[in-house]
Amino acid sequence: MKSNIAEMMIAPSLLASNQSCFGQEVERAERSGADWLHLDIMDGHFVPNLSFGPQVVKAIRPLTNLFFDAHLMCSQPELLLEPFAKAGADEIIVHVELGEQVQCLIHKIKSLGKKVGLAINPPTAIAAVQPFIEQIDLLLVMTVNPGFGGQEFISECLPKIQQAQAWRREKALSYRISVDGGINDQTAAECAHVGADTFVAGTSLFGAPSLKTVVQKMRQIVNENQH
Ligand SMILES: O=C(CO)[C@@H](O)[C@H](O)COP(=O)(O)O
Repeated sequence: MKSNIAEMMIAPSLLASNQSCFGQEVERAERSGADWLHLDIMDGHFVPNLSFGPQVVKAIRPLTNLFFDAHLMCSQPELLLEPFAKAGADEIIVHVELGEQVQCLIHKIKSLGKKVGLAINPPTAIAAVQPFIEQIDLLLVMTVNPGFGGQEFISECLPKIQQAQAWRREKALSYRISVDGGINDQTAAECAHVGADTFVAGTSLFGAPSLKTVVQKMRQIVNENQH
């Protein structure tokens, strides 16, 4: 590992898999050499789409040792923290846009023994996450407006990654900087260049003929662009 650079994680997003056979897709993700599995949880209110719930997570948990990164795009995440923790999530990510609830949610996730992630949407200023950076394990910089896979990467989000990296270095913190939305080889390289170390990708990974080949290629390209 290069000095001062967090180990890279590649996290295929299950949302983009063939949902008629989640079990096989999870096993395919593990065989590809990916590090994590990203679980997009949508409630039809915080975002205008629905995905899947804790029952699905519980059903796939015994099939893999991949780290489960559960991203709650939900207006009332407090109702879901315990169900997702019990179902086998390793990390639970909530949105900074929830405002006053955020501190309480962070405490609750920690009390459940899970890693804490905080997500930020493209229109939200990076200053919103600053009060929490000493308490989190991961910052998820959304590089599309959440709700749907297959959208185009918003490059205006790159300065947020750069700021998160600057804070991490200045304060000697160790939170991961994850990017999510429109991530492919090229956009992963751009994000790695400014400090991202964790790469969530749906369409570019699950949509490829060989998941293993694209995971290997993304790993190589990120490695060449981290500094
Ligand atoms: O959270 C989300 C969407 O809300 C993402 O995880 C996407 O599902 C990533 O999909 P691609 O943009 O890579 O297709």
